[in-house]
Amino acid sequence: MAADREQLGNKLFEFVEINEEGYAIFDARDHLLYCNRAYARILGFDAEVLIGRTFVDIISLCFNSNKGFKTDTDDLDVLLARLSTQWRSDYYRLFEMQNHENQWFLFSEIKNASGEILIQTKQVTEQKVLEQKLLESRDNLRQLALTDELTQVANRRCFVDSVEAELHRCRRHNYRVAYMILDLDHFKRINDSYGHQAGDMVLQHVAKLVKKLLRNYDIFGRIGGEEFAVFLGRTRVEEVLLIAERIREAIADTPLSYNGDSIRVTTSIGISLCTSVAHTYPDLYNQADQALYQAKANGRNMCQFHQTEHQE
Ligand SMILES: Nc1nc2c(ncn2[C@@H]2O[C@H](COP(=O)(O)OP(=O)(O)OP(=O)(O)O)[C@@H](O)[C@H]2O)c(=O)[nH]1
Repeated sequence: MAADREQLGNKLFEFVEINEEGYAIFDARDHLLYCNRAYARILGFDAEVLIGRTFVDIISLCFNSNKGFKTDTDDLDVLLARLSTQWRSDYYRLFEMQNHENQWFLFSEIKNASGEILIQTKQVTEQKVLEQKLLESRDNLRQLALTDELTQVANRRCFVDSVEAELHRCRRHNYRVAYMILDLDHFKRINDSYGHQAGDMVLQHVAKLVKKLLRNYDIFGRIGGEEFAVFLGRTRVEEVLLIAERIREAIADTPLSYNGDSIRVTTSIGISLCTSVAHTYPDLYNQADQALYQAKANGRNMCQFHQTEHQE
């Protein structure tokens, strides 16, 4: 029976030696007792170089020779401190690592009653690449669902969600907020005179112009056919007027070159400026829309505040 066990042990060892997956054993004082060739190869060294060294030694050797596993820190002490909280933290651990050859490995770490540790690795590069592709396509889909296809700015749904969230934040500080609706003037004439494709290009052109004039934290989106909207959190009347006027002027003064023609377009801007505490998204929209109606009635190509709110 004893002989059988020994034979079996030898057989097992032979298989471990030639296995493509890595095997390593650390003693209770963290010295590497044994590793097969596959394990050593994953770390970028020969087994003879690694056997006998401590866990910390091996990590340091790999780190200093830019071999072994990738890490997000360039400070060895930070890395060792981090690993010391994980290493031996449980009887059984599973984790994934990527080496400098861009191969991914699933590690299992098993601790026995004497404190010895067996490490096994399994190559999971293919699964990992697939997983990353899936995550990328999920992000792309999410992005597509939030972006207006024609102008590549936020679509209505994304815009409204972002404004609702920002409005909620502004309410906590009782900030004044501004909401503007930009509606292109006589846009139908552009489609009628130059064709729908030209109209599309004008919309793209306008979106680009407006985007350039806004700050990163302003919220901008296309909320309808030829209608865009801007939300400014924590703002003052002079600032809103300045931004709105800049947008109006930029659009009026920057024609689009199209097939040898120069297409000019203007925009009317309706503005709601009010306290975030007392107003909801529909309030802001309705006030800006009423102001827009006045701007159109008063001759277009102008910025118009919602009357009552301006005096608030
Ligand atoms: N090219 C193009 N045209 C669009 C798009 N969405 C809406 N439109 C057009 O925009 C025009 C809007 O026309 P109206 O609502 O009558 O307004 P307007 O001609 O801009 O006139 P005012 O707003 O009163 O100044 C319509 O002709 C729509 O077909 C789009 O994605 N592309």
